[in-house]
Amino acid sequence: MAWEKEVCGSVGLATGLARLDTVEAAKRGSSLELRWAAHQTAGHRGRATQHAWREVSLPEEVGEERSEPREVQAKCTPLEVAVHDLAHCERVVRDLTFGRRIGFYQLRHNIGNGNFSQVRLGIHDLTKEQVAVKILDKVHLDKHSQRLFSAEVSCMEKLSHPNVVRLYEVVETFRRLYLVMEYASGGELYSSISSRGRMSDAESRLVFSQILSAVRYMHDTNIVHRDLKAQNVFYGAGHVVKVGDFSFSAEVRPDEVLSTFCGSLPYAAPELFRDEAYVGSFVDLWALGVLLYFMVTASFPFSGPDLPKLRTSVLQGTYAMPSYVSEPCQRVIEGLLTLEPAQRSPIARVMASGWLSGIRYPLPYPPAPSTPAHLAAPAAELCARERAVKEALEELGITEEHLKNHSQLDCRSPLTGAYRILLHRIQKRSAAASAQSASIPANSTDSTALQAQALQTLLSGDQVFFIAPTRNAEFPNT
Ligand SMILES: Nc1ncnc2c1ncn2[C@@H]1O[C@H](COP(=O)(O)OP(=O)(O)OP(=O)(O)O)[C@@H](O)[C@H]1O
Repeated sequence: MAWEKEVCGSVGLATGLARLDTVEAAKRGSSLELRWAAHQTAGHRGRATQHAWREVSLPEEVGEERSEPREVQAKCTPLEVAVHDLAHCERVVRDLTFGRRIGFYQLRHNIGNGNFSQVRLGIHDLTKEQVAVKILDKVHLDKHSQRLFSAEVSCMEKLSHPNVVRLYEVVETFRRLYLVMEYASGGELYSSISSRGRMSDAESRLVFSQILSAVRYMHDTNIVHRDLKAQNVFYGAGHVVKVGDFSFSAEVRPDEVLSTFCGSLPYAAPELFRDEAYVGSFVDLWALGVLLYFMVTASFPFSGPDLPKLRTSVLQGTYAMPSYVSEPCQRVIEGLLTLEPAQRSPIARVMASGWLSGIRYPLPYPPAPSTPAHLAAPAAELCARERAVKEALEELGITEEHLKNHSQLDCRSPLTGAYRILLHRIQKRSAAASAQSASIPANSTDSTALQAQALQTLLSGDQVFFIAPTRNAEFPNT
């Protein structure tokens, strides 16, 4: 039965970890029988492992909740408890069976739906971190969508920035793919504008500067988003925003041309409507122009009752500009909504524009390996941040031995999931500490006050790190 296969995928993943801990994986004759095939076949690991868990006989009688005495449990690490529960705890086994859990993540309520996906709130067993879990049914994925999914994962993995949704782990079962990501709890920018109306000049400066910083970082990392829009910008804490949904993103060389039509019609650049090959970063610039226009007017610059009329409107490139939009902001929009792709204002120019003067831009987090493999080295060989992450992993029960013995430490490993969550926490904390000592610009615009407010929020956990505008004027490589 399909649900049996789902169970075996998820349980296999977690008990794969247990194997490393020399925990007896196959529990014959007890509550749950798992057949361990892949590990007897040399060279079959990772995804193959999950396929090897095909034979699952669900128990007639699943063990009692937490069969171990409390004092035994108390001595166990969070990892040992979680692994034990996956095989023995009635509630956990039921949750696996009925889709309320995947690997080390409890799945809670639905937080959104995409065309081919559902996004649910998840809780990570070991760290208790809240995460967003995007669930895709493989049945709906043709070859093209599979390629897009791979690109989404590989692009997200390369990005580590306070204004970009972070990818923690990928879990795969026979039927589904699960993308475990940072949870942005404040909802979409689109919903906020739809319900509250257009943003003030000050607030849009604060929000747009974070989006700019995120997109500049993506482009510097040779990644194009191709679906920038208000629905794909999420609020974290306070005024912090995160660019998410990398389902159309691609890794490109700087001037590489692309040909797949991607994105949403109101944000689509003229070259897309002309069906031409295009440069991804120029398409992103146009979308940023539409997005800023939407933020400050709560409407779209180009519209039409049907596709041909929208197309004509975009190809003409003319739009009405309400007089309440400040002139410096108007100039930024004009620079971005330029018909000729190569003539659009580069992000560096927008960041240095008069409209954004005084803004301190969030910095990407310092580069860090995307998997915990390097933490198997002795502590003396690690930097302070690496030691901190290693210690945090050890507190959860993930030891040097686990890291050494686990040959497949990619994004599909639960060890990598735990590592990325802890690394992200530590990055946020140290960025918060640095920002505490950084001064807020001394110019007295409204947005300075908003920045200060945002900064306060950030200091309580979700952090944005700003750079001085003087450095930004020359567009240094941050
Ligand atoms: N990291 C996240 N944190 C919080 N909510 C999220 C997160 N990612 C997605 N969501 C919510 O889930 C919804 C669905 O997201 P998803 O990326 O699957 O699809 P979509 O962008 O709406 O549609 P599409 O199928 O066109 O990509 C979003 O609109 C958003 O409300």
